[in-house]
Amino acid sequence: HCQISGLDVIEGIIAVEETEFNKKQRNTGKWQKMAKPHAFTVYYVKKARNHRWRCSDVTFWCVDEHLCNQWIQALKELLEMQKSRPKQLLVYINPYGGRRQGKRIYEQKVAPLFSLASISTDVVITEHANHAKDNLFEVNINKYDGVVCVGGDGMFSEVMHGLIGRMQKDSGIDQNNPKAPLVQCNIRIGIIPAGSTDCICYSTVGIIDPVTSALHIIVGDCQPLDVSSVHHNNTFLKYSVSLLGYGFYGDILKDSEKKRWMGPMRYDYSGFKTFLSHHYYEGTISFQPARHTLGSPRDKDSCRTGCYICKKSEQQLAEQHKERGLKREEDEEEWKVIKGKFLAINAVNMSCACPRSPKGLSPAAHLADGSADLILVRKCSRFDFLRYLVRHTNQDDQFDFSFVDVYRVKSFQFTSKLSEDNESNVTDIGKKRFGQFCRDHPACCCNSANSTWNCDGETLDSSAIEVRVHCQLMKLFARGIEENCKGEDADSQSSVEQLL
Ligand SMILES: Nc1ncnc2c1ncn2[C@@H]1O[C@H](COP(=O)(O)OP(=O)(O)OP(=O)(O)O)[C@@H](O)[C@H]1O
Ligand SMILES: CCCCCCCCCCCCC/C=C/[C@@H](O)[C@H](CO)NC(C)=O
Ligand SMILES: [Ca+2]
Repeated sequence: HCQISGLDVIEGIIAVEETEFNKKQRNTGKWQKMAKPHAFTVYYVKKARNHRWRCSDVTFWCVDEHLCNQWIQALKELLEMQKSRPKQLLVYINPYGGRRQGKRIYEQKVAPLFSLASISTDVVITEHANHAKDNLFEVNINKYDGVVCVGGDGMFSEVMHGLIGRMQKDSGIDQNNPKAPLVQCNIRIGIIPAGSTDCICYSTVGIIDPVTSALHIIVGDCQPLDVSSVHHNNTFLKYSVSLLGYGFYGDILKDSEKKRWMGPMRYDYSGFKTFLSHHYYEGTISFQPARHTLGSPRDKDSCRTGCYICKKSEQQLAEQHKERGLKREEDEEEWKVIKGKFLAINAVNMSCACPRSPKGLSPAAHLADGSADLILVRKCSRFDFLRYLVRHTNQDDQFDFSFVDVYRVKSFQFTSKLSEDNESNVTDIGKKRFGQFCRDHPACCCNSANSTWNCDGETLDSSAIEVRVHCQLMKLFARGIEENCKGEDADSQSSVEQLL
């Protein structure tokens, strides 16, 4: 009993049930000798290769009915004491995300596990874009221990906007104020991956697998996440947790939106087209370096479960909350200004690892350190840009190029040259009328039109933006990527298996 009451063992248990066994079972093995055997089954998390989790079970038999019931009772009580586990979830399914398998994935792989773990659910199958977001402003949110989204990064973004927006509305915070201290959202979001990129799931769990994600929800994992707010002229545009990309990733997204019918393949098609077009964009980027964090984007170590850099930021955040009312430090801190011609500007709040790019766009970025990595890819040859892109997919250092710079920042602003010119010389009719073309050299790939910002897979309407990272603004049912104890490919035993 002493060992079973150990917290780590209980953490891995999904459910405990009395076992009804049939004649066939009774006639097998040593249990045949038992006059009237009694049994209970423990369902537990089995850790498999590459961060995959599976539900496994083990059945315990004994002749004493009273003893058997005592075990069931004791284990159920211990499970009941796990307060971080959700009991009531609100589930949104996007039936059109990714390969359009969201509904099937949920019904066949996830719902049976939730039911085994005695989790009640209210399920909404979305009928249009923004259905989930709008609904989150209306529901009795206090009834739920968490919200689950079945879909891709876009669906997650919708649910996140609904929850964060609802929190700010309920607390009287004006989201249009870029300097407003936002209220943290304590209702966790679970992601059941059924999209095209599923970068947020991959970067926080380590694998795109609906069963693994469902099990992280069941055991009540909690991973805080940084969120960036994006504003234009004191107007709130969007929140971002993964990629804010201008130039290359913005152009891919814009082109791929017209090809949604292609499913996840649309990104490869538009990626190839955008690579060939090789457009660069002129503009000014100003940023405040993140001096509060311990890490740097060139670190060799990545953010993993229990990351000490994220923990340090959590402590700093708690101290800041205590000192609320004092003038914010960041207003006085220095801004660095860089003008240039960029093929891509990528600001990432997390590594942005996904199956296409297993280490991500910034392998050392942290999930919850209160900073984003700002990657500036300056104008270079097509061949050099290809070398850079190939490094998204292999182990080589993506930042080891003369035309790539990376900074860890807590806020930044961008204005395109085109909008600067238009603002400074609004009466120059010729410039405005012909602004869409490069008049100097039509074949040089420079583009005097603006690119589009890709904000977690959604386009933004404005090219001039103001971005601020909000440390740990929300939480996921996840634990970050676990370090493999026996090397990348080896199975690691769960606490329940070690006990067995
Ligand atoms: N019923 C619906 N009909 C049309 N669009 C929807 C519906 N439900 C949600 N959406 C929208 O679909 C968009 C894309 O969905 P989702 O993120 O699930 O898939 P994806 O774009 O294929 O994957 P990824 O974002 O990972 O690239 C979301 O922005 C969401 O707002
Ligand atoms: C010649 C080889 C080039 C290969 C380059 C592949 C790199 C792919 C990296 C994708 C990173 C995606 C970052 C995540 C972005 C998501 O927010 C968004 C929405 O799902 N997805 C995309 C593709 O914009
Ligand atoms: Ca971060």
